[in-house]
Amino acid sequence: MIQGAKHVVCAMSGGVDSSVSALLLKRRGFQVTGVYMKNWDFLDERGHCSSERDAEDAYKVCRMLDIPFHQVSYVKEYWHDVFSNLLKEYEKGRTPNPDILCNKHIKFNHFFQYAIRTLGADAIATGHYARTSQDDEEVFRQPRMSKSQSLFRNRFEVRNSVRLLQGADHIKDQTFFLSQISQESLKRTLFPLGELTKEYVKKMAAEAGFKHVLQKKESMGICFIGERCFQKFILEYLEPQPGNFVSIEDGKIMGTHKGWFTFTLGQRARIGGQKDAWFVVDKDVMSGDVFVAPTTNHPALYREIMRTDRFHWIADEPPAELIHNKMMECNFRFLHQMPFVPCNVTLNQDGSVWVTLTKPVRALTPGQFAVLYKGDECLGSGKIVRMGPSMYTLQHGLEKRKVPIKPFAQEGQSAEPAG
Ligand SMILES: Nc1ncnc2c1ncn2[C@@H]1O[C@H](COP(=O)(O)OP(=O)(O)OP(=O)(O)O)[C@@H](O)[C@H]1O
Repeated sequence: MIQGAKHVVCAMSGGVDSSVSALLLKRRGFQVTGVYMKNWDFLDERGHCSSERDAEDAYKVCRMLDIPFHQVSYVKEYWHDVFSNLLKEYEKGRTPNPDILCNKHIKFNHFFQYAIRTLGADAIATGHYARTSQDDEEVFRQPRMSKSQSLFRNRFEVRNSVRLLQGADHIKDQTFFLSQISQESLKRTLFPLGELTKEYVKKMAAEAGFKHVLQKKESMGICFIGERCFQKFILEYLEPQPGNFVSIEDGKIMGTHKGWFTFTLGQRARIGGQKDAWFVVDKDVMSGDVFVAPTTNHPALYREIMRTDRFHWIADEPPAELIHNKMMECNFRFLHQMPFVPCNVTLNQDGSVWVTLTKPVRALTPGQFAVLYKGDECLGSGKIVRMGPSMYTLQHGLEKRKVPIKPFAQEGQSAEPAG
């Protein structure tokens, strides 16, 4: 360790990305500590506790790098801040995104506080593919300031916020999942992989002899579900709420289901006795009805307007352009890696926003996050809580008034969680 070197605590999952992050930090001359977080106390689909193996893999890398290793448990915090929230959202008929909430509450809050306060770190690091607007040295010069409490900053306050930028490898970019993290934590975060491609990172891992992490499968989907069937998993936590599948076109009952929360919009619904594929287009939590349509690109799945809850701006406050003009053009996505869709955003008094897309998108889903970008900057996100009418509803209304309708582009995506 170099005398007087800055202390960086690296979140290490036992995977390739965080292992190479720790390696790079060490090479840059930082005093590095590796920390493994246990967030979920459960056996996987094969009855193994995968977190034990991951912790061991992280420990092995720390030993190879000759850096201290700690393990912390956030099982309780994850349950309260992420999982119980997720169950409530499903009960409301929404499809939540636990990965975004895990970053917000666990990694960039509990872990961040532990690293800075308990381990006395100067900064934290993760293996996310993302960048910020400050270089390494600036991270350590950041003054400690508390978050401003009001919606808009006092005009005499110095504006010096750090921006969250997409990773140079746009295919791997993970800013979508970081769109709810606090400015306070971002100011003290290093993303050592921000400028690198996944291929290059794997090559570095091989050169460093991290064979045991390279052999692992990439984590897919929601960490605590693993490869289990989502419907079976969620029914272990929520009481079944039987209801009907109802055709959106003629109101005909097509079959029954065990609960609206086992489906997400855009998903193919397996309806007993039906040979053809049907797709979930809407839900009514009051009646328990799940509305279905006979084609994957049915207009009932396409919408272009949504409202969020109070929007989380990474910079702590809305962009000046939005405050001054009351409207701002930028890019939108609600799924990781979906192509950007240009949009117009307006700000409401309560801090929520309306997002109007320049073209309708398939399977916009309440509970998912509307993430906004300007160039390669991730501005932040807000949870989708209301949606405008579907193209199907609009077509019906316009047909009744005999007004010609615009055609719309068709794409095939749906929110991940209830896959
Ligand atoms: N259980 C964990 N303990 C400590 N840090 C973690 C843990 N899970 C994730 N992280 C941190 O969050 C980063 C992103 O995790 P995520 O699982 O989304 O991506 P990943 O590409 O699979 O990363 P990795 O290859 O490091 O596992 C990791 O690189 C690591 O820094």
